[in-house]
Amino acid sequence: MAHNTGLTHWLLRHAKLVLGLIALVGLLGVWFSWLLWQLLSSKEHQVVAEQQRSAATLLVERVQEDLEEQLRSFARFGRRIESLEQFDTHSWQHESHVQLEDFSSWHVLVLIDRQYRLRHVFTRAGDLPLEQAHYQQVLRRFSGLAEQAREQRRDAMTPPHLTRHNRLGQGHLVPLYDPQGAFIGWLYGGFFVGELMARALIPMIEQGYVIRLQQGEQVIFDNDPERRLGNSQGVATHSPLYLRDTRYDIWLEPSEALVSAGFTDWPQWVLLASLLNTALLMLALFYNYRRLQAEQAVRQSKLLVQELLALTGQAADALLVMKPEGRQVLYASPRLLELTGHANEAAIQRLLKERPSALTPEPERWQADFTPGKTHEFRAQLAHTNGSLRTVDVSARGVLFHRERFVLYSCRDASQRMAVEQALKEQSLLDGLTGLHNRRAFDQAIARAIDGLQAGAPCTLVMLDVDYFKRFNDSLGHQAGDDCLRELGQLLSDNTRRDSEQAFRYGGEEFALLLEGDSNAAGKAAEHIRLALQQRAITHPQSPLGEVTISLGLAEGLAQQSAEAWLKAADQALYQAKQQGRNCVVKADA
Ligand SMILES: Nc1nc2c(ncn2[C@@H]2O[C@H](COP(=O)(O)OP(=O)(O)OP(=O)(O)O)[C@@H](O)[C@H]2O)c(=O)[nH]1
Repeated sequence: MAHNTGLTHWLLRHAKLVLGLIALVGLLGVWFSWLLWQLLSSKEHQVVAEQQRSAATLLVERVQEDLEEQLRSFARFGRRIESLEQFDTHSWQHESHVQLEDFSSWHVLVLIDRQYRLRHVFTRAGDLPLEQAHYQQVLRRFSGLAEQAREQRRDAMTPPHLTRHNRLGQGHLVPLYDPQGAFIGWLYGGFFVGELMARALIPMIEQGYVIRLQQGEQVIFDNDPERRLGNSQGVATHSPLYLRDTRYDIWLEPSEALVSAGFTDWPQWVLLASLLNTALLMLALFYNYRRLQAEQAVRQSKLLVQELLALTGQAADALLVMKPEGRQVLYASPRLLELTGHANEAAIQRLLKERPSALTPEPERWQADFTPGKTHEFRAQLAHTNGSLRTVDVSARGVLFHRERFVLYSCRDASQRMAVEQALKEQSLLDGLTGLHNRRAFDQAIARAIDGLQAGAPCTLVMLDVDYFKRFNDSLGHQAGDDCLRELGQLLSDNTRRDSEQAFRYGGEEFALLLEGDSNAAGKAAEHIRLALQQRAITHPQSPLGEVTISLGLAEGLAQQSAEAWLKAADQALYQAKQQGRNCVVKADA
């Protein structure tokens, strides 16, 4: 992916800009989604409006058709009357009744002769004579129109006028001719416009339309007088409606439910999908960028670690970095290669896999629980390719690095430290003044001797004490006392064989000997020491003998005897030696 390196580098260097761009992509996505939604919604709105308009136009056309049919039917009624030979009052009543049954908004039918006399009047309501008088006047008023209809041989419609009932009405005039074509008169049908229209508009109202019908400025019909219009989301139509030459205006507005039924949910779904798409795109971009950053961080950390590890090459400690699983070696420092004699990491890797005991006699310790943060410290033997073994102090630590577990081993040559430790250990068991083993060493030795006694190896404890040492100090000074004790220490050291006879400074001017063998042999050895000191003839001005002497008490160890009891027996013997005049050896009673 070399061609990507430059871009990746740039992207990583401008994190804020990149995150800003991702946010911008998100904003653009949201804006685009909104735009798309707007577009689809308005498109759908247009389609719905178009549908509504054509539905409304169709409805108006149907109403118009219905009205026309009523007028045609009325004209047919006229033709029927023309054809009747006998046209008496009874027939008129019958025919009118039949006719008005079909046209419920028509309220009056009048048959007029050529001289404008009312031949027959059929009225739905009201007083007949009054109606007759009224229509006599009405017909006179429209005589011009009637004459025109007669001349043109076509029916005519009176203009809208206020009826006797104070309602807007219109009249339909049909000229009548006998079979020979001679003019007979007119048939006049009167109807209330509001009623006629309302009946015609019923299907529209039932479908949920808000309707207003006007004749000029006069509102004839309105099923929404409170003006609750405006729910149709701008979908409203205005159409003219004609009753012959009279124009009416009809405003139609579909109800909210009617309009809503025309809309679908898919612009919202498209919006949702588009927003989801944007969110996914942003997530993908963001996730990939964070991954890129994380990878870069790992790369940088590795470089740092490598640099750091390279520095450890100069350190005194040998370093080994490996994975806890499978013992995969990731790094072996030059010092480790030097200590083991191997040429490279690969050789260490092979060694760990094939012969881990070459690195430590307890390979399982290298596989301990390396919970991150946990450290194991132990001493191991490191084998060199030349066959030599080197003791090393190992510190093994589990480390969690970028979610991966590693084990860091640092090994340090332990020989120097061991020497120091050994020296310190030995030091702690020696008496500083005399160079003999001290009381601590004596405690350990007597415990071992008791173990030996139980195993059947006889041993005798000798306690010895300088006679009149207080006087020695008092007369010659403490320094001389120290010199005396040092010389006695040397004498004891010279007269004890290292492996089977041990001498200790028990405390102060008191010494102890642990001599392998029974009390007889030990008695001889003790006597030998006493004499050896005497031969040194160290001057003691305050001693009756004039020289430094010692008293010795000895007790052979018994099986099942405690150290305290053994010591007490030897002490008692020493006490007896003092009692017997000092400068002698006394054995404890068996
Ligand atoms: N110079 C010197 N004196 C010591 C040391 N340790 C103990 N002493 C002295 O040894 C003396 C022991 O005195 P005592 O316990 O009375 O016994 P003693 O005078 O030897 O008399 P007997 O044991 O009965 O013969 C004391 O005066 C101690 O001060 C030491 O390290 N250096």
